[in-house]
Amino acid sequence: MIVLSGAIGAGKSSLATVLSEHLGTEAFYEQVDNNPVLPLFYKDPKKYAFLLQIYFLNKRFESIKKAMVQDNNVLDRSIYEDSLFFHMNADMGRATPQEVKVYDELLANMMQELPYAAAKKAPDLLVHLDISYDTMIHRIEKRGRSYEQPEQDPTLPEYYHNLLSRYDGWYDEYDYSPKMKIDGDKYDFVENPEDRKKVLELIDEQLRVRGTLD
Ligand SMILES: Nc1ncnc2c1ncn2[C@@H]1O[C@H](COP(=O)(O)OP(=O)(O)O)[C@@H](O)[C@H]1O
Ligand SMILES: Nc1nc2c(ncn2[C@H]2C[C@H](O)[C@@H](COP(=O)(O)O)O2)c(=O)[nH]1
Repeated sequence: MIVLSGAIGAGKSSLATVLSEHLGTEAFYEQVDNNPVLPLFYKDPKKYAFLLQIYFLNKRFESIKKAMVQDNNVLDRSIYEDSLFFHMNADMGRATPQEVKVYDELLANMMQELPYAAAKKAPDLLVHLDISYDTMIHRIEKRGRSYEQPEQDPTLPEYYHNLLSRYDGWYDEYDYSPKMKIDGDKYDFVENPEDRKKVLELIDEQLRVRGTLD
């Protein structure tokens, strides 16, 4: 299983589609437009941060179990990033220490089950999409989910800045599997065929080194 990571709007879902079509495998997408808790969270983060986290944890675990049955299936966000989101929200006072403890223990407990539930403990490769703040805002606007737009909520720019800065340290410390970084500002793999080809070549190269692509 290949797992994609990156901030909101980094291009994970888009790359999941492109990459799975290229490899002839299946893509597994995060529940967003049909996620009933996400708009509630953006409206009242303090009330819904914990519920949203449990929602994502449950859905993510379900996707991992399905995705891990075949080597190069693609998952559009890692379960480890959910924890980054939740800890950031907790540090902002949107979750209590007790909720953080329950979440951390539940996550650890569920991860211990992975080798039995999915025959593997970790992804074969993490592909991280690295983007700047300007790119992030541009893509969020381009996609147009109303509750993510900075003009809806003046606290969102700071939330997005914090998220991006946490991602830097998160990627450096990530050691659950082999990893690689793609410059998401540089490559437009959505609309530019040359860029798409280059990004796919970079990923193929890593998959060959890891032995999951001939
Ligand atoms: N590399 C890219 N170059 C240009 N546009 C992109 C790129 N990646 C994503 N986009 C566009 O940005 C928006 C967000 O992309 P999406 O794949 O939904 O991001 P994510 O799943 O990481 O939140 C979409 O409108 C998509 O078409
Ligand atoms: N509070 C949290 N929010 C999360 C988490 N995982 C995703 N999200 C939010 C961020 C976006 O608004 C939306 C979808 O993310 P994309 O990056 O796929 O656009 O969901 C989380 O764990 N906690």
